[in-house]
Amino acid sequence: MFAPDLLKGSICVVTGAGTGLGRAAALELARGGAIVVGCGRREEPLAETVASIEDGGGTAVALELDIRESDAVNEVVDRVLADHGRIDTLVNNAGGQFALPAEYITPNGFRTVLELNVLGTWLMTHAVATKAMIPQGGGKILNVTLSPHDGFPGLVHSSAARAAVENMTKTLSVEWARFGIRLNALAAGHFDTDALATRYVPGVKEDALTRVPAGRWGTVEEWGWLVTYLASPAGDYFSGSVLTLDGARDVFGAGSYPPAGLLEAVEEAAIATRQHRNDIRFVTTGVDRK
Ligand SMILES: CCCCC/C=C/C(=O)SCCNC(=O)CCNC(=O)[C@H](O)C(C)(C)COP(=O)(O)OP(=O)(O)OC[C@H]1O[C@@H](n2cnc3c(N)ncnc32)[C@H](O)[C@@H]1OP(=O)(O)O
Ligand SMILES: NC(=O)C1=CN([C@@H]2O[C@H](COP(=O)(O)OP(=O)(O)OC[C@H]3O[C@@H](n4cnc5c(N)ncnc54)[C@H](OP(=O)(O)O)[C@@H]3O)[C@@H](O)[C@H]2O)C=CC1
Repeated sequence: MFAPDLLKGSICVVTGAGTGLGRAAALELARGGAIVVGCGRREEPLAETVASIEDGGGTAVALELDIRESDAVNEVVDRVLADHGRIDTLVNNAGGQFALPAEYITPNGFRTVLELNVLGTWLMTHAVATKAMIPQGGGKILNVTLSPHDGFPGLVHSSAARAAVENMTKTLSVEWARFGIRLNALAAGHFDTDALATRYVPGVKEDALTRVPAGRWGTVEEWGWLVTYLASPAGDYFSGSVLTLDGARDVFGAGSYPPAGLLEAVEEAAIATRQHRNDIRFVTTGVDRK
């Protein structure tokens, strides 16, 4: 899609680069000539991303990291600076949640989603800004969030978390303009990634598609193009914006809740075995972790 030397020599850190949208962003950035540092908790998917990039003639390295761990975040940023000397773009892509009616979400479940999406994004942002971008005189930070914006029934924790991230993005775009740091949030609509297919109960995914006026899932390639455009010089004047890529999902709005059959399925599983928490987890993700 882009000229092969668009990002030549640029150092781009992508969290969650082993799968889905993060992987697609990493591949496209590398096609543009960037050196990609892919982070995530699991070694195997990161290694696959690195291998794909290298097969295509690009350069990438993988660093294992849990973005919720402050010490580990600092170590990874120090390592990138020791190896590459600077960080031009940080893509805070790692994130996620589970879909569940709000009344079933436990305090720890809510905290978990907030910690991953808000605290993790903050720790990465702060470490990269203070260690790399402020000393080097600038850089770009792209924070992945969610569409629809005006309430996302079934995802109250993540909806709140992503609103926090978008506000953080706007606040820092003003505070850190004096350092040449540009921050934007990229709100994803519904993209056909493995996570969406496997971590949500069948029916939830299909219901989501009925709320997309464009009538189709976004492709991961389309996501990679947006990230790469913003990382390139063409994106230099963007800062403090929320760019929504969603086939008009946001305009369509939250809609009614719950989708037909969801509450009944949750109740049925919970009552049948009297093991509320695990069975709710099973119903909502299709992954039985008892
Ligand atoms: C509806 C369509 C959505 C479309 C828009 C969004 C799309 C996407 O974002 S695509 C997918 C992105 N990837 C994911 O969402 C990853 C899938 N989710 C997860 O991996 C996890 O849910 C997690 C990362 C959010 C949390 O995992 P983990 O840190 O391993 O959590 P714990 O097992 O330690 O549990 C902590 C706490 O949270 C409760 N909990 C976790 N998962 C569920 C669940 N599926 N259902 C209900 N509750 C869950 C868990 O019970 C714990 O609370 P307590 O039991 O009170 O201790
Ligand atoms: N697909 C979609 O339609 C939408 C996606 N999004 C958001 O886009 C982003 C990417 O989504 P998608 O690719 O679909 O989903 P994935 O679940 O495939 O991607 C999430 C990535 O984040 C990594 N990750 C999760 N927790 C941590 C952690 N604590 N530390 C470091 N890395 C972590 C995961 O790797 P590992 O487990 O190895 O750590 C994984 O590679 C997420 O923030 C998601 O919520 C938003 C709206 C819609």
